Amino acid sequence: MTDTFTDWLRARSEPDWTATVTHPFTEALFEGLVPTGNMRSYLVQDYQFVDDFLALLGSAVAKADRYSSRLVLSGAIGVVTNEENTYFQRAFDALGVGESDRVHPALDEATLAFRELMSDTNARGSYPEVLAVLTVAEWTYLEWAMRAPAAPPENFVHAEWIALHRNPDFQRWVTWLCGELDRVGAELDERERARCLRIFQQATRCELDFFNAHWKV
Ligand SMILES: Cc1ncc(CN)c(N)n1
Repeated sequence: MTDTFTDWLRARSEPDWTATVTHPFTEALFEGLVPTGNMRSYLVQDYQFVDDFLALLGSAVAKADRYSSRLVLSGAIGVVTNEENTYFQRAFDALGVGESDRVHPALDEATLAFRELMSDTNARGSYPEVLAVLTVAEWTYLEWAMRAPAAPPENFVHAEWIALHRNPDFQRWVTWLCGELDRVGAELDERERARCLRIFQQATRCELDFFNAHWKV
């Protein structure tokens, strides 16, 4: 096999993968044309996604098979809890999001499904399975963000959301995640690889549904 494990997982997650990374929500974001109500609902739901995502990063730290991996994963926790959290707070201020929508909004079906996948994987998944969910979440975001034109939209709520997912540190993090999943994937037997694939496909579908939920035309 010449393909890496992650290439294999991604190829078998089509057409949802391409539909996610070329989603009209992202195309509108590049132009600063996501309507305020859609951007608001997307970010409010995404903040809830980030809560379980952070727990899943913690699960990866606990389940990793070596200290050097724990160090990289802990660095990603630092980004989510600092730069990304600060962005959410400033965006919520700009969009007039009140306390209850920041802390316990009513959750969309797409958010609930994604949170369930993350908390199940956290509770019962192996390290490769946890990495599969993290990799989908970060790799799809890098891929759509890399399609953005050089000129950012004016509004910081749009511009910084793109910048958070297309900077060199984020690229290095995603490259590391893919390499890490390739490394541990090489040790898996056929059944374990099939389980990773199912989770990778589910996570890709969750990403697509998440964008769709905020792009009802
Ligand atoms: C739904 C979703 N997926 C991925 C990411 C990138 N961490 C995100 N913020 N939100």
